[in-house]
Amino acid sequence: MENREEDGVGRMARMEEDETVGSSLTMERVAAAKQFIENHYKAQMKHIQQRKERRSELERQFASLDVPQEEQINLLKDLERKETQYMRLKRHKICADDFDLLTIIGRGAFGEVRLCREKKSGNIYAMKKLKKSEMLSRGQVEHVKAERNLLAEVASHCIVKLYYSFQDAEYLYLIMEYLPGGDMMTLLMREETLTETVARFYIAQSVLAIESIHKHNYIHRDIKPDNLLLDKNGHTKLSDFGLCKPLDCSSLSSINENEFLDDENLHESMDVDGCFPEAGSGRPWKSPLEQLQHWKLNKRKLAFSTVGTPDYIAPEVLLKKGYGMECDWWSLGAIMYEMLVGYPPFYSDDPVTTCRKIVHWRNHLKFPEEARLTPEAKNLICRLLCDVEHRLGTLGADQIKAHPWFKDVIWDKLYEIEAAYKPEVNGELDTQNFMKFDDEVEPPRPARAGSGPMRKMLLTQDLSFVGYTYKNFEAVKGLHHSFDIKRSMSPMRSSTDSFHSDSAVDYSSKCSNDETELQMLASSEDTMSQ
Ligand SMILES: Nc1ncnc2c1ncn2[C@@H]1O[C@H](COP(=O)(O)OP(=O)(O)OP(=O)(O)O)[C@@H](O)[C@H]1O
Repeated sequence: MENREEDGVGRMARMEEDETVGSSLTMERVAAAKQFIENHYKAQMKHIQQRKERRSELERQFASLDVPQEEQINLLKDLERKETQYMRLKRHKICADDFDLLTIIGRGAFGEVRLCREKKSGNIYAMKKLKKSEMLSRGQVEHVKAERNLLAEVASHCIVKLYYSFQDAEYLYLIMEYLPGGDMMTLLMREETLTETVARFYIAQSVLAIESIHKHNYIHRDIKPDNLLLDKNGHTKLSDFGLCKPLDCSSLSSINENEFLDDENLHESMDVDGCFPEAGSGRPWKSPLEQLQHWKLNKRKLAFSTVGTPDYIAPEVLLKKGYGMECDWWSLGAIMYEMLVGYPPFYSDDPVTTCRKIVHWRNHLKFPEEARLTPEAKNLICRLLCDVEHRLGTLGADQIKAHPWFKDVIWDKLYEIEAAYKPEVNGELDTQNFMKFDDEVEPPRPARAGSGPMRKMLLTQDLSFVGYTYKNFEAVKGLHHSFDIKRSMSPMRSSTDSFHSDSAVDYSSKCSNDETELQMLASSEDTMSQ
């Protein structure tokens, strides 16, 4: 009897809990549906506008390039064909099954990157797959949306190109161009140090890449060698706009701002060359050579850890003081130092010590004798690794471009000249410039519905990512032009596009895959009614 009563009470409590979960979910679903409908109509208007713009752009080109009449007719027909294909593509519900999964080429904190082949077109892409539940539980939703927005908005040859983004119940997917040259971290591991001429090439291309995202009001915040990728010609492209390595110093054991500011012990124990004690060992110091070797051993490990490496993060970001675009120029200074010296300027065995050294950069920024940097190179590094007020780039990238170290750089030809190293790439499936990863089999998916907190989590998950879908006009292939008019035939952006910062995400300007998004909403409806 008692048991039966308890059962009854328990059941009542569960029903109440279910009702509360239900009503808050209903509110969230209504909000998401409202956003979805608004986005849908805005996207439709936008599509019509962009279509007009693509045509006007082509006609402008006809005039400026003096294209013969007959060719004009062919090109206009081509454009119309491409528009029709694009409309079809937009209606198609794209999903992971549209791709054959090939080699794993990267692993990050929240997922993996794989080479893949689109079944229908045979096109090769890089697929980045992020686990929704991980993004939610670690507060990365806004970051992941920012990444998708930036990639969708910024059409630049310095930025990795996004073709599609979509989602299913468990994952978010970004389908990007595959850059077969590997990443800068791998190149630096192979080369140890670069000559100033070679470093200048990569740093100059990185300046252009960073400038292109700043022009769209984005701050990368996590620029590091692993995020500088190389295309088949060896040209640099910036990637990974997730800003989401939670190097949030709160995640680094017990460190806090006071601890950062209390640098006395660390300062006292520094020697003149900027060497530092070896953590947990009997030996007090590492020579620059030892430091280089240690860095090489540790680098990969740090790159795959969930905390990530703090080596390139600006002090104002670590201190959460409020920061602007200048923080990306600091990171570039740290990368330049690493290229020329062999390890980053504030390297330590222990990330907390690295954070401290960054915050107290004045005491720790040293150039080892044997690195033999030119005075111009040292000067540029010092003008990047310094206080925001004195940092080059604070007034725009032109300040950096004008530095004497870049004296001979012809900025507007940088992506046309031969790269410092041309990667060896044999065919479109070649992954020799990437590390080898185990192809782990994923554990079976958990049941979808359930009740209580689990159900709430799954539904919130779906609603959090409404509007993630994107399809690039450039995903439509197969146009043949007798001259190079193709590039300018696909301007997805217009001067009327709104620019978004990572704090002000707006999905309205992108074409969303209506059916997929609707299904996400509908599936939460199904789950609710179960
Ligand atoms: N488009 C691409 N083409 C080729 N390789 C890529 C591409 N995108 C990513 N990679 C590889 O995958 C690695 C991890 O990618 P990315 O940094 O975007 O993932 P992430 O999960 O955000 O990583 P992180 O933990 O560094 O934030 C890169 O360092 C690079 O080697």
